[in-house]
Amino acid sequence: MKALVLEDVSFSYNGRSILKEVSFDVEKGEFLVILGPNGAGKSTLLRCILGMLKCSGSIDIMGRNLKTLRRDELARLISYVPQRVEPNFLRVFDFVLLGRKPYMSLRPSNEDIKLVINVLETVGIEKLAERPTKMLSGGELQKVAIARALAQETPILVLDEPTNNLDPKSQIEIMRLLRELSLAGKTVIAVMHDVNLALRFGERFIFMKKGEILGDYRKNTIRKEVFEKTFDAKVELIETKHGPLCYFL
Ligand SMILES: Nc1ncnc2c1ncn2[C@@H]1O[C@H](COP(=O)(O)OP(=O)(O)OP(=O)(O)O)[C@@H](O)[C@H]1O
Repeated sequence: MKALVLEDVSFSYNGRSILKEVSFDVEKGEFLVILGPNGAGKSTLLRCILGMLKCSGSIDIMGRNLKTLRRDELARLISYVPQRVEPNFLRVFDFVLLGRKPYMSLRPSNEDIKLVINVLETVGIEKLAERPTKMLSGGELQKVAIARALAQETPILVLDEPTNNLDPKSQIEIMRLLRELSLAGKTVIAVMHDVNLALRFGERFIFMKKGEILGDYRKNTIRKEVFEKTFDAKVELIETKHGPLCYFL
């Protein structure tokens, strides 16, 4: 069974076509990065996969058709880290605990509490546990959002620009974590703008432009032409021991 299957997914905003018959599938445990210029439709595609926008075509998630899934069922299959997370008065621990909502009755169980402690440690933010989310830096808040998604314990994790707001060391930590999660069997799908961070840690790359897929590559098959076509720029691709490095000229 595939983690995700999209067939002819199309979406329009007020008659303006944003996604045009997008089809691809994702294996379990894959680390897929979606690349493309501003306005290509990347976030819209994620929102369709998450059932937040009603598109035409079909989307299967872990073998179930999206249209047949109840909200709570979907929340146990797919978790989401949005581009921007609104901080609030909740302390980090309780904010992350919200990720357990699809499993909780009225109050959290000891298992829920243990899991949250674990997740905070995995993401390296256990020291922030008592801090209100309103009192965090952008990067800290991003890590908290990732922790909340991990607490949701879903087979698929979707992230919209997960390294935004993070300093270089935190960027590497998060990307390493995402890679480890995918190696452990979680399907990770991330929209990213930092091409080189994506190339270093991602495994498969889908290039999007004007609502269409221009290319779908594994790391070792990637060519500079697809970057040039996608981003309308001259590019030099350099092989390094960490994989290809892309210079925009
Ligand atoms: N609520 C909306 N109503 C109308 N048009 C929208 C809406 N949201 C997005 N769009 C348009 O849809 C197109 C695709 O937007 P989307 O956010 O999916 O692109 P993106 O590839 O994620 O871009 P970015 O890299 O800038 O985040 C854009 O032209 C955008 O202006």
